[in-house]
Amino acid sequence: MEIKLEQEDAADWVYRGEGAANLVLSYTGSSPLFIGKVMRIQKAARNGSSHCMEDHTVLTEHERLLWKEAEELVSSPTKELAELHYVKDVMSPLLGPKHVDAGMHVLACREFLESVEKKVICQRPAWRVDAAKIDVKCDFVLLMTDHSLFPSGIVKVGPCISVEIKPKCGFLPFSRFIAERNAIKRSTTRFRMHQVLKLRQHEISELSQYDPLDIFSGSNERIHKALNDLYSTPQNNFRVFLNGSIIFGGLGGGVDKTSIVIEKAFEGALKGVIQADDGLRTRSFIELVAETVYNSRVLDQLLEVQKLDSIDIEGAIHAYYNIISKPCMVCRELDEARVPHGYASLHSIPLSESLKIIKDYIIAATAKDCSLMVSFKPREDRDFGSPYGSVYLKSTNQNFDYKVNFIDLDLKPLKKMETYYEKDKKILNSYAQLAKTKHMKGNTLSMEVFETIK
Ligand SMILES: O=P(O)(O)O[C@@H]1[C@@H](OP(=O)(O)O)[C@H](OP(=O)(O)O)[C@H](O)[C@H](OP(=O)(O)O)[C@H]1OP(=O)(O)O
Ligand SMILES: Nc1ncnc2c1ncn2[C@@H]1O[C@H](COP(=O)(O)OP(=O)(O)OP(=O)(O)O)[C@@H](O)[C@H]1O
Ligand SMILES: [Zn+2]
Repeated sequence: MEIKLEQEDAADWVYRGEGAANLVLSYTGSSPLFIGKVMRIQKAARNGSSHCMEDHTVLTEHERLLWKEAEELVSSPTKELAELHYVKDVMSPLLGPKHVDAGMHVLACREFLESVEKKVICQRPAWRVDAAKIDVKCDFVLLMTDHSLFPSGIVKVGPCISVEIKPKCGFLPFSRFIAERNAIKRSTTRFRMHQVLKLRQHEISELSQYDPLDIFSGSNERIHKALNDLYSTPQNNFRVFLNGSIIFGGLGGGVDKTSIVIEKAFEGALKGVIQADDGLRTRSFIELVAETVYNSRVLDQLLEVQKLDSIDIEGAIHAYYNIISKPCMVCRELDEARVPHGYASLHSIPLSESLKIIKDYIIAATAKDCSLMVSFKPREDRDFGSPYGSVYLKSTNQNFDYKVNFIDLDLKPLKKMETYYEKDKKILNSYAQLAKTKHMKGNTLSMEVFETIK
């Protein structure tokens, strides 16, 4: 029997969080169909553009060409099914199926979506409310495993603590197509340069101390540093949930800096999970997460997928114009400005090569934007044959089961290639302006300059 969510079902769903494109709810009711699930609902931008295609158009002609090897994706009758197949058939094999749940679609009536919209509005960050609302024209929602919990079965499960990390791009581009004037890209991560633009645009009030290169480094020490930095300046890159409720970080948005009040509250919330004295629990918890990231090596796989972006947007954009069979705007601009460049060769490669470049670029874009959920529960002595990984926390002499899942593996539209190119320029320009102001120590901005650019 097909399930359809009706207006009265809205009472059982509560706000869990949101990103730019989706709003996520968790289940509080008693139906076995939904226990342990979250619901992901597409949003529509208030300025008219919609993440949920109004006409539910499937892929564009060029996208069908791009994904032709993924047969089910290309032959999907709806955009929603295409998205599902993208996660299942493209991303999951690359990241490891045990870490990926594509979810399933469930029908939802308009009244259900309208009730949810009303119910959650006061919990949503104001800037997210201004930007977008639930797309009530969508007639479905995505039901997924709630990765902040462990499946409960018959035996009652103890406390579950889970960490959400949005690690962003973890490597420095090495492409020969990066223009000399943009050489800074080879030594400073996009994340760190983007911070400056975000600060200028008042999207953040404080620069993050986090550097993605640390968490992806494979070095125990640097992973610890990354976790400490994420803890100090979490933004939208770090959150912690206890039994599915947030205990650290911002729901639907971010927290720029961890205050003493937040620290105290978090230390208190960890009681009952981390068996350490007052004042020592946070440190032990960070140790637990860092050890798990280090031992599981799960980020190695993610990094490999991110590195499918091998020629950088400065190279890939030319392949994009080859695919859409339009004159290359980038080459035209450079030619008009009489800037010598070596991009002509990219316009004489076979179409198959252009398709491969763009396909890989888009897969990498998903991998650079996804998040990781790492969940822990204290390990029972009798847990033989547990399906989970196991980690020992030395400072408290505790054993934990852990599982790792990737979330937000959305397919980026092909037409976003132009946006990627423009954003890259914008990030570089804003960073370059600062570099000129002599406030750089090596590649790092001095603290005083943070104040001046706010
Ligand atoms: O370009 P970026 O790196 O700012 O990434 C965008 C994210 O920004 P942030 O992680 O805060 O820097 C942005 O996240 P926020 O809205 O800032 O939380 C989205 O994830 C966006 O993806 P989409 O438009 O929803 O498909 C992301 O866009 P994509 O570049 O992944 O398409
Ligand atoms: N399967 C899940 N289990 C538990 N929590 C989840 C799950 N999926 C999403 N969430 C929570 O909901 C939030 C928003 O979800 P998600 O990142 O998928 O939204 P989005 O709009 O696609 O994000 P983005 O801005 O990156 O495009 C996440 O940050 C996470 O806290
Ligand atoms: Zn070109």
